[in-house]
Amino acid sequence: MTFAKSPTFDNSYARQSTQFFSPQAPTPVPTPNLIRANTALAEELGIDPQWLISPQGIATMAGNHIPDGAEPIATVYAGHQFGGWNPQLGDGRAVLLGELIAKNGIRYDWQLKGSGRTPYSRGGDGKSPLGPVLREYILCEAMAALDIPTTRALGAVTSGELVFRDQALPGAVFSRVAQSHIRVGTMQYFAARQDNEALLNLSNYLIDRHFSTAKQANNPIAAMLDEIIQRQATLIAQWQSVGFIHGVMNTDNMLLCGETVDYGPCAFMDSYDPATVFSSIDQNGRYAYGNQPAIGHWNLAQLAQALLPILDNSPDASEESAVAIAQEALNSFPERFLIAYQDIIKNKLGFAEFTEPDDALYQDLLSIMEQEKADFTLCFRRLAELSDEASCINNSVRELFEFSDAFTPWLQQWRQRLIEDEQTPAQRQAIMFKANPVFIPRNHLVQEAIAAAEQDNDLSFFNQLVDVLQTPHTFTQDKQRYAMPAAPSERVFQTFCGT
Ligand SMILES: Nc1ncnc2c1ncn2[C@@H]1O[C@H](COP(=O)(O)OP(=O)(O)OP(=O)(O)O)[C@@H](O)[C@H]1O
Ligand SMILES: [Mg+2]
Repeated sequence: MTFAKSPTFDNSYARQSTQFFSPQAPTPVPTPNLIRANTALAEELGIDPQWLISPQGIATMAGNHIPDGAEPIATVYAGHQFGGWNPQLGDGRAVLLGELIAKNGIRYDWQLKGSGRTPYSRGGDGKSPLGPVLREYILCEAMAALDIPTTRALGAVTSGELVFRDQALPGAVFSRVAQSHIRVGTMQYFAARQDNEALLNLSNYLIDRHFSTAKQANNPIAAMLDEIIQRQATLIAQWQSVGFIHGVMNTDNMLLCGETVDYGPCAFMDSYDPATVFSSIDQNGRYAYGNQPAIGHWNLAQLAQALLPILDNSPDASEESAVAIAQEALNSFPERFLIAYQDIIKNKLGFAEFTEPDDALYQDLLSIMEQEKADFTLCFRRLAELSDEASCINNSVRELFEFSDAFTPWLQQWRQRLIEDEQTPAQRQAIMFKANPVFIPRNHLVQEAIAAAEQDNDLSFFNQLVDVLQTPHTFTQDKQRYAMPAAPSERVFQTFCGT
């Protein structure tokens, strides 16, 4: 008989200066029960999937067992929240259990979220209700399937205890995996304390862990800033391209490794409207869909500001020279975003190249979509079908979405543009399908999964939804329900951050 083997940890962050974190064990919970385990991800991480679903694996995900080699810590950070500065934050309801080296050689954090109070909990209880845990699981795995850099779900468990918000809710603990959880706000924390040594140590740690190319540069920290800007520009372009609205782009929710994190009040846009906001706490629309690139830029400016004291490593460095380096890097963001975005848009529209007049064509499409309140996802998907209609006759979304007459002149222009394009219809459609997913985690489906779990203890819809979202580009008629926009009675207008 072979026994499932517990994972091997190697905790590089816990070996850094104790200024970066507080040792903190998770708080055990009464009766953990497995919600779902991501055995495919476990394999990639070198975790024995049998161990993950064993009583010991489940107890680990609940915070009731600390495997050998794990060194749980809560990390410190600060951040701008809705533009306002908060000098003291940190993992208030999470602990970093430890780090694993995956089969691809990359180091990953395994964090428990909702695992009890820490020194950074402020007034909070350190817990998470079941709903937000399910939401984070669904959303981050959907993003991974869309090939968008993201933190991942390794698993989730119910805790067997109630969490008190405006009502008593079942509690849960989420096992999150990230290339690291170091945030813009982590750097800001040390900058605000004028601790240049900590800033330097943290930067060197980041360069070693995530930015091997920057390490070779003459000025590795400036090169790191540049690479962070590039990753965020690409990431936000990807968000925009699928209608993802993060909802709480505070600087403490922006990871320096470039993965999407904190799926609190996030949502995917249904009908196209750049002013779309879902988050109940985003009263002024600061984090609306259309504002995300500008907010990303603003957050990166806060990062550059934090790095100023260590940004110029030349012998004649001065405040002015550091500002000049920061400014140059920051000024590149809009252009980098645009390049990344147009690179995706050309695929969404089916063009081999994005040429200058394509921008006006694309803007026209968005205007008609806005005016027609067209479903963002299905509109692009149907366009992909039209690029080679005969090929998808049996598995078409046309019963769910068809272009109204208002689109006719635009479609003519688009077809005209395709004549100049050298791709074959089959090539083009394959690329368009990949850029225009049919299944996104629609809000009403996410809510339905949460309601069934909360009210009837029924996880079947949650599990089906997670499964369907793993292949977001392949439509079959039997999955229609998952592709459909909400009926008027099902529409979700607000999401809550679920703290
Ligand atoms: N119930 C809670 N108890 C204690 N601290 C909390 C609680 N909810 C949120 N916090 C803390 O408040 C801050 C802002 O919360 P936010 O919703 O951005 O993060 P989060 O969803 O808890 O965590 P993450 O960003 O790691 O996904 C974080 O520092 C978080 O740890
Ligand atoms: Mg957060």
